[in-house]
Amino acid sequence: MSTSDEKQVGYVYSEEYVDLCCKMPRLEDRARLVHHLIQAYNLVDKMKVARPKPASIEEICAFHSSDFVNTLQACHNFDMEDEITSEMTEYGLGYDCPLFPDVFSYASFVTGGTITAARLLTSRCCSIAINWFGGWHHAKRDMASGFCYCNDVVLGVLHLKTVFDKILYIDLDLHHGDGVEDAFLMTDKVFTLSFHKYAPGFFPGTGSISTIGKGKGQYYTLNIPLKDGITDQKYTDLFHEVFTNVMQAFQPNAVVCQFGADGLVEDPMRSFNLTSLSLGKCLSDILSYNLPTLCLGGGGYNFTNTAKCWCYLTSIILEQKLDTQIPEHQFFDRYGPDFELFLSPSNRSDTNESSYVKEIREKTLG
Ligand SMILES: CN(c1ccc(C(=O)NO)cc1)S(=O)(=O)c1ccc(-c2ccccn2)s1
Ligand SMILES: [Zn+2]
Repeated sequence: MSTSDEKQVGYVYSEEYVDLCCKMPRLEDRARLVHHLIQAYNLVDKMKVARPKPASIEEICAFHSSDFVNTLQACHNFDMEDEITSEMTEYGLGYDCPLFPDVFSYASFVTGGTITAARLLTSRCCSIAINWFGGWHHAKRDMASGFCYCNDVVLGVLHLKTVFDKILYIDLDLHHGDGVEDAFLMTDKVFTLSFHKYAPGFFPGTGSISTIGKGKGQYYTLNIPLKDGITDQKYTDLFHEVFTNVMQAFQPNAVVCQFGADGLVEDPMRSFNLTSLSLGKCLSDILSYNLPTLCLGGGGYNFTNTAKCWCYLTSIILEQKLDTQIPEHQFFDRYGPDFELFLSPSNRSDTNESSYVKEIREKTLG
């Protein structure tokens, strides 16, 4: 394999895939904005584009129960007027995870997208693979949750484990990556590291610093619970310290990172005060180890800011400098009034007092 292949970056995309991702009611046209901004910055041509196939039932059942998958599949013609049955709610479908006519195609395609990306790494075709429309970290074996129908992250990690011995999973979404943590809580082959908001009544309510794994998996789960208002500097300093310690102790053979953008300033979740620069610095830290790396999306409900963020992360992966002005393209008008690629933090207060961060450091770094 030539060295150029080793640096090859895989990008999971097809027009059909983006169209399907835009059918999820809470995500409207986010996927279209993300892809078209990456395209507008001429980054797509610098990557190996991989068209995803929907994951098969068999592939999805490598993690999910067949009862759950059959119920989800049976919702494929669900119409907005249809009644939500008790069986649907039993599997988390209908409220936190709205039902819509193409829900099963959506869930199986997103899952197929992450498996396709993982295959680019296991086949050694690429060293970095991107599926910005995956990262649905809340779904459990038999429960949809938090806009997550199938847990594409778990299924991607399971595929990577067929080739790579030890996998580090990093979750940078605003929300705790509970579904992935649960799936690998008892194994020492997958280390799950999650930075997230942890507050009374905030979804999903898990992710305490005291959750460290169980059985053979004890000490292979690490949670960094944070409070509202955290800034780039504090977040990236903490990430760098914790991440380098985990890399030294665990020495993974591959890395999966979920870059949920709902911790960014101006996100409707109104929690953290991060800009794209913080996720960018975390990504640069990760890439500095030159390990096979799978990059996934996740939350992010200010769609233009999410597009700006993931486009910026794509440029870091490709080592391309971007113009700070959004280029003219089909969705240019959505980026007004400033048409700036980079975000500015707000002046909201940071409730992560120094004493709290010191306590987190002492409890996690020893
Ligand atoms: C179902 N819930 C979620 C949704 C998404 C996430 C998430 O992004 N996880 O990473 C978590 C919980 S929830 O009850 O907290 C919400 C319902 C609607 C939400 C919302 C938030 C912003 C914009 C539109 N909708 S959050
Ligand atoms: Zn989230």
